[in-house]
Amino acid sequence: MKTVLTIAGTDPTGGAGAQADLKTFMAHKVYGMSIITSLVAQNTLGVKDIMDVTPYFLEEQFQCVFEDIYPDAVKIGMVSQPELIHKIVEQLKKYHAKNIVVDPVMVSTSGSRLLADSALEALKSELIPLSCIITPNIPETEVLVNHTIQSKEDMIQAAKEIQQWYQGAILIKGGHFEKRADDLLVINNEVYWLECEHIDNPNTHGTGCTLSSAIASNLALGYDLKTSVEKAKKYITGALKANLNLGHGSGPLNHCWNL
Ligand SMILES: Nc1ncnc2c1ncn2[C@@H]1O[C@H](COP(=O)(O)OP(=O)(O)O)[C@@H](O)[C@H]1O
Ligand SMILES: Cc1ncc(COP(=O)(O)OP(=O)(O)O)c(N)n1
Repeated sequence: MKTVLTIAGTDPTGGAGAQADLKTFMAHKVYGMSIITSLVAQNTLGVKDIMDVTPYFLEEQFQCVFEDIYPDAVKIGMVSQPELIHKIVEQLKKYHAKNIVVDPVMVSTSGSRLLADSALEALKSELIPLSCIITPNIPETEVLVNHTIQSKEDMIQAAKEIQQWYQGAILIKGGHFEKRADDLLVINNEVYWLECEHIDNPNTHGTGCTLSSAIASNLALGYDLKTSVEKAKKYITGALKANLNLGHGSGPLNHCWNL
C-alpha cells in the first residue's frame, strides 16, 4: 500500500486540517499518517483557539514516522510559526522527503489567522522551495504577490510573478470567485485551466486541505503531476456535489462520496 503523510493542524469537528487530510487519504486507498503542528479549537463556525506544538515535539514526530513507515508523498498545511517551519524544513531535508505538496494556509474561510506574519518569509524562502507544487487560494496568492487578484488574467500574472522565485508547479485555486471555480495550473511554464461551474453549496469547510491531500495521494500512487491535479479536482468537485449538510456554519465535505 502507498503511504502519505500530512503535516498540519487539527480540526476536532473533522472538516479541515489533518482530519480532513486523513479522510482524503482513505478515500484514495493510500495509507495515511499525520504529524501535528497545532491543536486548533475550531468547528464549522470558526476558530476559537490555537495551541502550537514545540519544534522539539515536531522532531520527535518526524522520527516516529520517517524511521518506521516512510511516506511516498507529503502534504503540508497549517504551520503557524517560523520556528516550526525551520524545524520542518530541517527534517524534510534530513529524511530526503519526496513528492512534497505545500498548501500555504494563511487564513481560515471564517477569517482567523492561521499563519503568523513573522512566518511568511520562512514559508516563502524555506518551505515552498522544497515542494513540487504549491496550492494557494486567491487571498493566499494575493499575499504571495503583494497585490489584489480580480480576474483570470490576474491569476496568470500572479503565477508568472511567483515563478520568478519558485520553479515548481503552481495551482491557484479559484474557489473564492462567485460565478466559476476555475483553478489555474502552471507546470514548466505551461498553463492549464481546470474548469468547473460554481457549485451552489455553502458547505466548503476544508476544500483547500482536501484538494492538496488528494494531489499528494495521487502522486504517491504514481500519477504524474498534471494527472494528479486533474484527478484531485474531480475528487473535490464530487465531494462538494455530494452535498453533506452538517454543523451550524460552513459545513464539511463528504470525503467518501467516491467509495
Ligand atoms: N462552490 C464551489 N464550487 C466548485 N468548486 C469549488 C467551490 N468552492 C471551492 N471549490 C474548489 O475547491 C478547491 C479549493 O478551493 P478554495 O476554496 O479556493 O481553497 P481554500 O479552501 O484553500 O480557500 C478548488 O479546486 C476550488 O475551485
Ligand atoms: C488546521 C486547519 N488547517 C487549515 C485550515 C484551512 O482550511 P481550508 O481547506 O484552506 O479552508 P477552510 O477550512 O478555511 O474553508 C483550517 N481551517 N484548519
